[in-house]
Amino acid sequence: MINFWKYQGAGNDFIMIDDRNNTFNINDFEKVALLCHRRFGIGADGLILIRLKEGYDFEMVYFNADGHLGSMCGNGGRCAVRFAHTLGLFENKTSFWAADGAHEATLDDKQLVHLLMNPPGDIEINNDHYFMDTGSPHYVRFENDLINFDCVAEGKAIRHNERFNEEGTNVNFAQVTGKQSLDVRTFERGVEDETYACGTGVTACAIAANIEHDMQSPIQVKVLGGQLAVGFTKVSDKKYTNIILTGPATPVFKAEIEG
Ligand SMILES: N[C@H](CCC[C@H](N)C(=O)O)C(=O)O
Repeated sequence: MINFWKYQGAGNDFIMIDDRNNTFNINDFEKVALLCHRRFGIGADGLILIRLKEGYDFEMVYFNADGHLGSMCGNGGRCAVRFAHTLGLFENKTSFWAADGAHEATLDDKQLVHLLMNPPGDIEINNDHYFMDTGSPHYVRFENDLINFDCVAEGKAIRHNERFNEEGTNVNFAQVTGKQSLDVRTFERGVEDETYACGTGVTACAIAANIEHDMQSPIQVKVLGGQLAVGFTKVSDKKYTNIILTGPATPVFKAEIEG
């Protein structure tokens, strides 16, 4: 039996497993894909294992819904922090390990998690889009009519373009809605569909909005599944630090499944 929790952060949903005894086989991608399947399994955009890691409160091991190990996941990171808190792994402030290295996070009394993201390396600026790695690779394009936009069709067309990583890219479409606000829709690789939110994606969009529109921190971002915020400090041209993704992380249910 596998004991698991289901969590969601702005509608990006995850199966969370306490794997501090390292029993889960991380190479069994068929099993992970089945657990994440919305008809044959539990259903989720991804699966996260909480493991122990020397020098940190815990390690977050993140898989995409297709069963393969993913890169960093911002919404999943916040959910992992809240789950690790319920496991008693830290009190108010944590430092944990993820696919893109170390992260810090705090919980506040409004049930929000503030997650420190790693700065993107090179930010590519092109005619009509941006490309950067905020822990996961993200394409960002600004649009004017996001509500009526076909995110899946447009996302699919860009997702595998080989000028990005061999493994392709996540694809974000952003619309400016105010002085410090954006709407964002994301087509996620590894899920191969539009998700309700993508934390590393909105982080990339906020940075792109600072470059393209001089939008100042903190930026409020509305996504299909709720509201996120991205704070940052600009160090110099295309260089950012102190990038903080803030948003909810909510337990949905706890159960067990054969496996
Ligand atoms: N949903 C995630 C991003 C997952 C990235 C994943 N799809 C990949 O590229 O491996 C987030 O909240 O940041």
